[in-house]
Amino acid sequence: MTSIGIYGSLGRMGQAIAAAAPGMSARVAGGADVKDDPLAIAAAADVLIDFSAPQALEAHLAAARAARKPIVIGTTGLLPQHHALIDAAAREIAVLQTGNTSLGIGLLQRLVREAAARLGPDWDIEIVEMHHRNKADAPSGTALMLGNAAAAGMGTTLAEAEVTDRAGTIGPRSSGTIGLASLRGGSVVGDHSVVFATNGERIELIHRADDRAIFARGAVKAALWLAGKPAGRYTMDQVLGE
Ligand SMILES: NC(=O)C1=CN([C@@H]2O[C@H](COP(=O)(O)OP(=O)(O)OC[C@H]3O[C@@H](n4cnc5c(N)ncnc54)[C@H](OP(=O)(O)O)[C@@H]3O)[C@@H](O)[C@H]2O)C=CC1
Ligand SMILES: O=C(O)C1=N[C@H](C(=O)O)C[C@H](O)C1
Repeated sequence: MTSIGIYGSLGRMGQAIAAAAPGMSARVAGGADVKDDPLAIAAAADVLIDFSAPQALEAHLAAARAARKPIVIGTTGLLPQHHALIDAAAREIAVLQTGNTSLGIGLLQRLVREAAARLGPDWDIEIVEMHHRNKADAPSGTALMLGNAAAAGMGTTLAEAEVTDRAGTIGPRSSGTIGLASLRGGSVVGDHSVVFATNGERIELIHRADDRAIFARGAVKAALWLAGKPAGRYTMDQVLGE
């Protein structure tokens, strides 16, 4: 049975992963005595899963490298310096980073990319996400993934196209941009809508997560897939079979 070490084990996702693991031929490594010790968690596990916070990533990656254990990173709000750390770690160990471990978002990314490519520049693209009141980062990691997919379909990058701050006298919408809007409230697990709008018609692609168990099962699936893989940076698409 594969033993999984969880970083962020007492959080919402950490608890959901611990609940999902036994039904998927996995067990959670370590006990309460190692919960604050990244190295002890890494030493006790076959594979690691991190759903914590960006500021903890460096220590968690260092522990994974020291123990030579693969790691799935679900933490969002990552900055370019965090991706540089992940790239460096992936030269020594297997690393899979994703802003969403659900099955549905993998498919939605492909649909968004294709729609953006086929519809062309007369269609405006807006992404709306809503999450629970305690979410730390905005836009969500998933909204950024969907934005990247839309930008790829448009033949550009999200860095070039994104608009996240609309307020005041903003004037007409610039063609070729991708708007991202974040709503926060209540206990919403995770809703994402991608709106394609042109004169007189509109297409909306929507994913709603009702239960964190979908993310937890995807994370455990990714961890079982990653265990034993050689060093490298892997994607959720690879886990789901392209
Ligand atoms: N990829 C995906 O599919 C999903 C990703 N996420 C992302 O996962 C992350 C966690 O989400 P969620 O479980 O809801 O958040 P929670 O706030 O419920 O849990 C975060 C956990 O991380 C720990 N933590 C926070 N800061 C640190 C730190 N500096 N060092 C060590 N541990 C720390 C917390 O411990 P303590 O309370 O003791 O500080 C807590 O146990 C977020 O980035 C979220 O966006 C969430 C859902 C799905
Ligand atoms: O913080 C959350 O809760 C979630 N975070 C991820 C994100 O930022 O996209 C995934 C999911 O939507 C829930």
